[in-house]
Amino acid sequence: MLRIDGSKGEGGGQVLRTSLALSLVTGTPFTMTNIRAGRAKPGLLRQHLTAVKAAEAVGAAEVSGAELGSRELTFQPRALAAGNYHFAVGTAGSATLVLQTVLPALLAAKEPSTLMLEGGTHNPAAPPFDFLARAYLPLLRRMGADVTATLDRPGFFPAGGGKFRVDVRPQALKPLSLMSRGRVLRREAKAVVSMIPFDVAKRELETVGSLLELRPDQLRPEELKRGQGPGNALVVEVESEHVTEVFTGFGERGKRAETVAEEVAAEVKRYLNAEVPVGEHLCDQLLLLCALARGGEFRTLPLDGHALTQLETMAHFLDVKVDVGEVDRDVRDVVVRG
Ligand SMILES: Nc1ncnc2c1ncn2[C@@H]1O[C@H](COP(=O)(O)OP(=O)(O)OP(=O)(O)O)[C@@H](O)[C@H]1O
Repeated sequence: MLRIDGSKGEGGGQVLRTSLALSLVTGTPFTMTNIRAGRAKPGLLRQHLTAVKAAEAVGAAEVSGAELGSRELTFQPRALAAGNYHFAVGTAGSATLVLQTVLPALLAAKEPSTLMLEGGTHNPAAPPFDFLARAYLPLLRRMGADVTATLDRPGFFPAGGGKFRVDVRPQALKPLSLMSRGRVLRREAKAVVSMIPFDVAKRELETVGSLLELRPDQLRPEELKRGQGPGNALVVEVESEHVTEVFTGFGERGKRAETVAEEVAAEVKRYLNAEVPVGEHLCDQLLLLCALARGGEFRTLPLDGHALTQLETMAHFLDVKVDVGEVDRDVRDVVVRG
């Protein structure tokens, strides 16, 4: 039985989710200790427990330690089962992260699957639905996978209540090559508010528009009528010839709309200035997809803690070689070989 120390690297939920995903795909059982030891509230929170339960269902797995607050888990998959699944986090915990836990396994299953996911769809420190639908899934489709996602309703922290559907047709993944971004074709900023003043959206767009030199027709305020509680997200989409990237900031109580906009604009500028196709968040998520495809190469920003943790966690389950070459101070070339 593989033994994994969950406090390694970031010491967060990613070590657990990546381990579950790769355990399912490879059929390798594991025990994890020190789950999320690097976080203020360690152990399994609702989102992580839902990911464990989802993986248990998809892999007909034998599991012990699957309880709220648990810091130790044993997971032994038996057989992958496609199907119609419904996974509800029950809080505003990220439902997109639950999806990413089981998606590799469902791509490797024999039959198509349909998933209904409920929880947070626009969470800080997790892939927002817009990123999933317009950055992550298009690349996954380019790698040969047939996966589509449809948002039913958004869910923000702290109320949750978001819902989306995902259809998966199993395919073997092909290696991806994404070494250049090409020309930037379109830039757009969308500010969404739910049950908070519309003015917040306008102020965010005004600031992000001036910092990124966007025209008025590239700024889209959106007020949700059926919002599931208060929430605000500022989403900047950059569509280039070879890739689309999505950057997101979240409003919080006590945080000025202008600050939310400045932070997102800084992230977008860093990406644009480095002239790379793959941003920081996409990087750690693409690493796993390339490892599953047994190959791939992409140009990105210097690897952050999540990407380094991803490399360390993947190495427990897969015999892939990953080279990270420094092109210049802000640019790295990642090559994955199976
Ligand atoms: N704005 C964003 N856009 C896209 N992806 C994001 C964004 N912010 C974070 N992510 C991704 O979400 C994942 C978060 O991993 P992390 O280990 O922090 O998990 P977590 O479960 O949210 O946190 P915790 O450690 O509290 O459990 C990473 O893959 C990261 O790239």
